[in-house]
Amino acid sequence: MNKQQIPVIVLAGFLGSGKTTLLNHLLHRSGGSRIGAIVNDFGSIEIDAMSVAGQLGDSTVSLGNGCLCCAVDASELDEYLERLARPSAGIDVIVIEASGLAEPQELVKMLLASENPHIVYGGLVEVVDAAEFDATRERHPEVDRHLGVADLVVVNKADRVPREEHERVLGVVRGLAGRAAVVAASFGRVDVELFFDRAPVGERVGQLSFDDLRDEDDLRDEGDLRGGDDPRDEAEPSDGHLHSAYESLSFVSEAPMGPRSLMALLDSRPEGLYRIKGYVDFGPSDPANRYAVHAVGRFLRFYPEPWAPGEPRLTQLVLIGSDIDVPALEKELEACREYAPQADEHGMWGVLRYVQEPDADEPDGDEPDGDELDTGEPDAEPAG
Ligand SMILES: Nc1nc2c(ncn2[C@@H]2O[C@H](COP(=O)(O)OP(=O)(O)OP(=O)(O)O)[C@@H](O)[C@H]2O)c(=O)[nH]1
Repeated sequence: MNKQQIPVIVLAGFLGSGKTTLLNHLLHRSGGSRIGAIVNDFGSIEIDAMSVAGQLGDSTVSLGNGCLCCAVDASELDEYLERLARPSAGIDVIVIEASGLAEPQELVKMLLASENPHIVYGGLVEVVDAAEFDATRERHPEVDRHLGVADLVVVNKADRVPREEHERVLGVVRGLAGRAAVVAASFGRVDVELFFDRAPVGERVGQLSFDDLRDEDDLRDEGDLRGGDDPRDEAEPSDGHLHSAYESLSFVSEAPMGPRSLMALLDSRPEGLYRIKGYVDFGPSDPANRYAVHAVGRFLRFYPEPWAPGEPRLTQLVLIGSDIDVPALEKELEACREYAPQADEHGMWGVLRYVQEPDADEPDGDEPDGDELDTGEPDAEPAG
């Protein structure tokens, strides 16, 4: 391998599986290595890019609004790769965080086809949410195919399921992942060496080549990969990509959100609304903090974090789901805006029930032992 060539790793995995969390772990643990990150958000507000550590310095770029895998022309990606791979940028490895609905093979193909002499495809990492694995596979059988083309699979959220259940999921993933290494993790805390000191492409056992991918595609086109009579075919999006069955809503509000009305909306969110992420301003109810919010399936968490000085007080949310009524949701969110000048402290209880104690749920907290089942449902009502 040309010493100048920078490995480009694709970090993929279904909505909310923990890709940004893992990327942040890599950025924190990168030691002397400099990571260039390309973050591809599905929604038009680039929440993922905003939550990447050291965000948007010259080593992090954001490619928003739409899945990279469907870019008609890959020139924007090429441009970013070119910028990050310039020797003057001093970058050792580039990680592309795919959107949670991307088709990883398409991204890999783009990289393998790239004529940029400074980069080399460095492998596909798939992140799996152990707690949502069965349900996601049921809805999206193509997840099996994604795992089959990975080089490394991280079975994340070990803390959210009992140990035996995590072992079972690991076993199923190993069966599907064929040539890939499969590792367990909580909060994406994997051994960074798995990403950086990988063997050169030519020597890598199991690294997929462009031809392998083309062969897989040919098979898929012939309907051989998953027999043609599968009843699940009816539910499949027309181009076979996950994201064609999904819609997203991006919501921005300068007016604060009322905690009670927002919680009423979130607590009764429709089944199809699988992923919510962003930041909420509760105005006078907590003037010091913005609340990062994450919903993945039925799991919901708020993470209060102090507003940065001078930061505009905005609520910015991206909601992603299938079979959701986007205009109705938008109206409901608009109705949560609250103009009352006084705090609604009791109203905040509903929010605080979804704020985890730092030690229990924080990446920097103690390593969870894997026996504690975190259902995502709130704990006891706070006293007060
Ligand atoms: N309990 C638990 N929560 C986790 C773990 N990893 C990530 N999370 C939480 O899961 C939510 C989604 O994590 P992200 O890292 O944003 O997931 P993502 O794959 O980047 O999401 P998309 O880009 O929307 O597909 C956040 O609330 C994370 O804090 C984990 O191992 N355990």
